[in-house]
Amino acid sequence: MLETTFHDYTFQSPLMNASGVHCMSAEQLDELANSKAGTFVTKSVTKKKRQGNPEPRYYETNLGSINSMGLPNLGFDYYLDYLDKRQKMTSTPVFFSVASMSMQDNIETLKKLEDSNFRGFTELNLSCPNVLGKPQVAYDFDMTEKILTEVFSFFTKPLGVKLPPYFDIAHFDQMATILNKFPLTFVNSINSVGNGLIINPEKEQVVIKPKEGFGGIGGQYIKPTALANVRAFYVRLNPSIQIIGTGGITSGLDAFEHILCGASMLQIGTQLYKEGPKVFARISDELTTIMKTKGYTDIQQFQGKLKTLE
Ligand SMILES: O=C(O)c1[nH]c(=O)[nH]c(=O)c1I
Repeated sequence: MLETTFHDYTFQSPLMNASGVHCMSAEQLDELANSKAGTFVTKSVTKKKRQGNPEPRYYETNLGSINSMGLPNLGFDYYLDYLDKRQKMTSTPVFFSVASMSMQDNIETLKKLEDSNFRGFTELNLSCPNVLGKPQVAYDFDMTEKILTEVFSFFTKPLGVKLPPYFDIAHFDQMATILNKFPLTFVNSINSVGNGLIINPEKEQVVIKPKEGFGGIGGQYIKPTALANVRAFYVRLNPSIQIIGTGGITSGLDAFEHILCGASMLQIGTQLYKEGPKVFARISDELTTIMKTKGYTDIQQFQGKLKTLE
């Protein structure tokens, strides 16, 4: 019922975590692997372990979340070792998220991944909004094209990019033109909406410590922007480049909407943070019920089939 074919593999469910949520440690990744999620993605890794930004650096409201984690992670080798062990146990491919502190780090990490026996999907994060002094790479079109040219000069494993939200049709056009030049397996839209601000009016204060309270926004706040980005890239990209829909998925209905816009896989961040891994069973059940009510027996029957008003 919920099977989805992604590149050369058919996952039992399109649901997975969004990088950064419940995926820092081996224990957390094991919990995802033992949940109803179809697969998982690691926290974005850097060459060396990083502490990240000072706390509090994450805060929830009933409509979503704000975070300025600052790319904390246990370092590339930790995750490669974990995935090495896991690959010996199961054949379900997983996602390895690679962030960059610099172009050089990027290339070095990807070269190690290419030479390793990792056989899952690589998610190149071009959209971290919270590393001080670092602009989001994917808002620099020339830099994005430069990085992808370099990456695909040596990387042969299935790779996709994690993009920030765009808000201008011209930017969808420009970005899709660049992405269509490369043998990408997928595009993941969207990352958090960068540099929002959530305030505590009683205390007349911001709610997170880093960056004077500025951070990436997730949850219900961002679903309309996420759906637009999923749809915009779905209609512009070569059909060989599949879309992962991320942003604002809190229910089976939200999941249904992302698939209608063209998503093949669905990542859940804020709602997973709030609810824990049991969120995957709930959303799977809700999505299955919606499909049955509408007479669909599999995802492909309505995937990308969003209608416009004639
Ligand atoms: O602050 C983070 O660690 C972070 N936070 C986000 O919301 N998206 C990202 O890609 C990252 I690397």
